[in-house]
Amino acid sequence: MLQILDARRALGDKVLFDSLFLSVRPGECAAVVGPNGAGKSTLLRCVIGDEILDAGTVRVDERVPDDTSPHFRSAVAFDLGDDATFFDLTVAEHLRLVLRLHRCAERSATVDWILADAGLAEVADRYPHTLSTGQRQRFSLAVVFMRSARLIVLDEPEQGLDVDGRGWLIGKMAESRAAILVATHSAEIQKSADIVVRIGER
Ligand SMILES: Nc1ncnc2c1ncn2[C@@H]1O[C@H](COP(=O)(O)OP(=O)(O)OP(=O)(O)O)[C@@H](O)[C@H]1O
Repeated sequence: MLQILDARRALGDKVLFDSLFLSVRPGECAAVVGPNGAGKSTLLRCVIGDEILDAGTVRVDERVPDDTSPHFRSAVAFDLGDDATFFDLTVAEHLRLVLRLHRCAERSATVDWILADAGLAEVADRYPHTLSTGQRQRFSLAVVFMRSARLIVLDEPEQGLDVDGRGWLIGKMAESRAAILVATHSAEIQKSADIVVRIGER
């Protein structure tokens, strides 16, 4: 589903990654790990078509990432921490909107189910900007997992989550049929991944 072939990205003299190969099939999870500033988020941005490699190729469903392509946008769900929400829509209304606009996974066919699953039932009628950090993170992740995306890209999804939230996240990743690429500092997520890619480590 996701293929990265001989990828290289440098910033000036600093090589973030080079000769990087990765293949992630549906139902598999690849964790990208490494120290702060190593280039994990940069790699993720190259995968979602937000940034371009200096060398090598990324293929999603055999195609070059193109964030202007309807096929690419429906195939890929990502949360890179950008937190884009409508100021005047509640949590439940956001979920209803996504349910209408995207083909969504069978089990998450109702807003009530998604809210309960994500532990957000109590804040269904609140606006996203009024949520706590962890609640916002659960909300962002719920929006990603409710879709039937073929590729899921997550940047440090563990941020702000409590123990239950991290357990919920790992469960969602494990049951997903998508290929998952996740940049993380969490040992739990790294442990649960099928593939671990290390960048910036000697
Ligand atoms: N907009 C930018 N302009 C210039 N340099 C940038 C920009 N964004 C990131 N960088 C630099 O690119 C390098 C890689 O950053 P990146 O965010 O990919 O690292 P990371 O591995 O995700 O780090 P962290 O674990 O801290 O999130 C860092 O040296 C960073 O300072």
